[in-house]
Amino acid sequence: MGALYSVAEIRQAERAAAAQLPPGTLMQRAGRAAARIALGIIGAEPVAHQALVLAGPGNNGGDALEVAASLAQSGVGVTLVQLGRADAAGALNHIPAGRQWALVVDGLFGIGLARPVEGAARAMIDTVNALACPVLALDVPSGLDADSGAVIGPDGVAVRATHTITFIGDKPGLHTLAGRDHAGHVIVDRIGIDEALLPGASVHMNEPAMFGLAFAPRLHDSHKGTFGDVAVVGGAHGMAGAPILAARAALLSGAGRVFVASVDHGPAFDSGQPELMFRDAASFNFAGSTIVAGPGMGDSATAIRLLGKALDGDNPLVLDADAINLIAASPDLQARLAARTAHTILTPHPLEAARLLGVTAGVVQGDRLEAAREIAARFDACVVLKGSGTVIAMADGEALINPTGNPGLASAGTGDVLAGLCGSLLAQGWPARDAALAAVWMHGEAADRLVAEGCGPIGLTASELPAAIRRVLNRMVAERPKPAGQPQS
Ligand SMILES: NC(=O)C1=CN([C@@H]2O[C@H](COP(=O)(O)OP(=O)(O)OC[C@H]3O[C@@H](n4cnc5c(N)ncnc54)[C@H](O)[C@@H]3O)[C@@H](O)[C@H]2O)[C@@H](O)CC1
Ligand SMILES: Nc1ncnc2c1ncn2[C@@H]1O[C@H](COP(=O)(O)OP(=O)(O)O)[C@@H](O)[C@H]1O
Ligand SMILES: [K+]
Repeated sequence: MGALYSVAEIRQAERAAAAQLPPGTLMQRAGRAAARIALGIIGAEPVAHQALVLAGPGNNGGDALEVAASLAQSGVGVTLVQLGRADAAGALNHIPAGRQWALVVDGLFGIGLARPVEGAARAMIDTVNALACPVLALDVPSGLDADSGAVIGPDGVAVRATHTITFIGDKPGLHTLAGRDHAGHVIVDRIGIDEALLPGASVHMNEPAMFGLAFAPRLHDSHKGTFGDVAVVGGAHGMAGAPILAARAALLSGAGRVFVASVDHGPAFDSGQPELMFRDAASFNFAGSTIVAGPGMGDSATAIRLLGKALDGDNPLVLDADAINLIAASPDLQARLAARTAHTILTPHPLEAARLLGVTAGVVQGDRLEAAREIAARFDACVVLKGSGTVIAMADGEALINPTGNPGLASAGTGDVLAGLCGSLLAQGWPARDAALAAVWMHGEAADRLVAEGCGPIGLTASELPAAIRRVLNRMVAERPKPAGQPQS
């Protein structure tokens, strides 16, 4: 379910399958499957329509030729453009200007793309990206790295498809970094390859089935102590809002009691959420609390001392923002983090992850899966590497890519909300893995719902998220899957 495969794994399965089949079989199947999707996009009365099919020099181009033939058989008018092959019978080597297309089929490059796209292919991609019609990419949008989701090359280009039909198995690069912008709606077609030829996947899409069993209905016989305490440590001078956002998220996602433990003299109360309790972090007794350290924490001596205390304790712990930066700057804090045995979640954005690893943000983004796994293994913790297609990685190498969320989340404070939500689920007894997966999924889903209601993506604020997360959470608890053996209602 939701398995994602690297290019190397796909190639291996493809070779094994091809060895048992007459030559060209897989390409024919890929072409026919893609033509079916193309006809579905074009809609009724294909005869009235013109499709532009772009074919590159390799097997992706071979798939495109199969699509062109299938579409023509169905009565669609097909204009075939073959890269560098003006001599091919009936094919052009440039996109004719001024035409209206019902659909463009992108078969320039697939998983064999080896270097940045330049010259005629680049010009074609620029032309396609300026068109308003639907674009169906074959296997991978041309120009995109199917493993990482990066557009290949420092100044590279890639097709922006509305749909991608991807063959044999789904690929991580379609779902993270630039992948979501370029792949559009992803359809997976196994082209008849036996699942047994694929290895057991170590990367999956994050979906409710991955964490849904952790949702529990509330018993009548419960009290606020049942649902845990969360203490958010942060709020240095000028950054008092960050821990409040985290604390509100923790409260509205069900934590029993929520404290803001300020490293500087913080506010006395939050008039928008008077249920929150404010304390001076230096004198606060953290016993029994799940700690969310980092939002607006700063880098003062008090912040460093409190962070060390949190790392050494056995409270469940979420490390965000400044807490991550302080750890990145201190081998001593790193050793204390690695030595922890209690549940720990780190929620770095790419630059924070880069500081932890001692590399640039570009290196992290060049292989988000690897970066998240490396941090998880190094610190024996659950890692949430944020951004479009957030990666969640565990110390044992398991990794997931999250499909929810949208650019409305690209504004200050939304990360604080996510950290508070992670802490809340930990405080309610969830293990780190399930808490991180559910928090990331619900945080994105809440943002998607706000956008559907017209509250974004432009102008969506972090303050609006906690109430939207509460709606998502209560719905998920109501619709939760029951463990096997219990009646599903
Ligand atoms: N081999 C098979 O049995 C199957 C292959 N399939 C398709 O084949 C694709 C992989 O085919 P290939 O391995 O031929 O790879 P591609 O077709 O993705 O591209 C490789 C070709 O492009 C050239 N190339 C790479 N980067 C370039 C660049 N930046 N500028 C110009 N030329 C460049 C290479 O020299 C080579 O000729 C898959 O993505 C999929 O679409 C599917 O039909 C499934 C079956
Ligand atoms: N373009 C985007 N698409 C989806 N999610 C995004 C996007 N940009 C940011 N996010 C999400 O928004 C949150 C931002 O967190 P962060 O960078 O820590 O911001 P802050 O520290 O200001 O709260 C993360 O959950 C991240 O995954
Ligand atoms: K392609």
